[in-house]
Amino acid sequence: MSIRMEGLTKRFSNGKGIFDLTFSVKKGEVLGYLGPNGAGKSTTIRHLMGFYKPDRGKATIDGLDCMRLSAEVMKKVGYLPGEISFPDGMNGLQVLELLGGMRGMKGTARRDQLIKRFQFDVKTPIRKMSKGMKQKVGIFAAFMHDPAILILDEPTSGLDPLMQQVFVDLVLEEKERGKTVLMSSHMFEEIERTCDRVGIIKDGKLIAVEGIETMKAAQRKIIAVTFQSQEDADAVKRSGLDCIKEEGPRLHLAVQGNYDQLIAALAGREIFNMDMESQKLEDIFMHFYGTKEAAR
Ligand SMILES: Nc1ncnc2c1ncn2[C@@H]1O[C@H](COP(=O)(O)OP(=O)(O)OP(=O)(O)O)[C@@H](O)[C@H]1O
Repeated sequence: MSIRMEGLTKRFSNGKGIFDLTFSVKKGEVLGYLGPNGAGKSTTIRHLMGFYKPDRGKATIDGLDCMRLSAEVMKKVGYLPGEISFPDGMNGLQVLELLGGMRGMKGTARRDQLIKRFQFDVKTPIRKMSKGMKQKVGIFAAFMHDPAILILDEPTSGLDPLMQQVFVDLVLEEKERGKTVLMSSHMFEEIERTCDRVGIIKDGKLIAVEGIETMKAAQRKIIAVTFQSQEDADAVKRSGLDCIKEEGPRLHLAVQGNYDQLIAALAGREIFNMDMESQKLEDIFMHFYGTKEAAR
């Protein structure tokens, strides 16, 4: 059970879209699909679900054309849309029963187990649900029929950190069970914890498909150091470290892997304060693109 795209192209009338996408997700693999807002992630996913007809190229799931054989394809897939809307007059359980019925789903044990795991009160009316609660219903709908393929568009948006963890564990279990997962996300942490590879899309074009280890190696730490004196800050700035921002005696230094140079530069200086943070996903992309493009 694999997902494949070959030269998948769709140009909207405004010139935006996706262009010549070729990549695949193997059975038992979790692929993170990353890119800035408007890059084309949801458009790609909608092609996989057979909602859009490509101008050129094709998308297949388990060898079946996603457009021409969408009904067949849907049977194999669990789909979590980026924007979920449920009928307003129902509660969570009624929605799940409706969707289960449409799928001809037999048995509710798995569904009920998911509901318990995500600590969810399914009797809540949809109109009273928060974004995170609706997201949970979407997750149950995608996973409850135990599909071989999972296509998830920003699955943890709206979930609190505890529930994000529950979701990460669920995806890891599904991977273990040989499921094939394509997951779009803005959150590096969940990508890092679940994905084998990442595909990066920008302006509708695939920029890279890389192993997660390669991405991690590109992640830098930002160390913000406030010195007692401007002289010390200036001296450290001249030491050859990558200073990405300065605010008087406070320097933001980017370090990748090797801390020796940083420690040597800071030794003997009077330091007032020091904070360390991991580089943001967006920044990692930019750094990643930058080094890739520079290497060309
Ligand atoms: N039906 C449509 N008609 C015209 N333009 C569209 C249509 N659907 C999407 N677009 C445009 O195509 C581009 C890609 O949109 P898409 O929703 O796929 O991005 P995305 O990567 O999922 O973004 P986000 O992270 O913000 O959800 C955007 O510029 C969007 O405005």
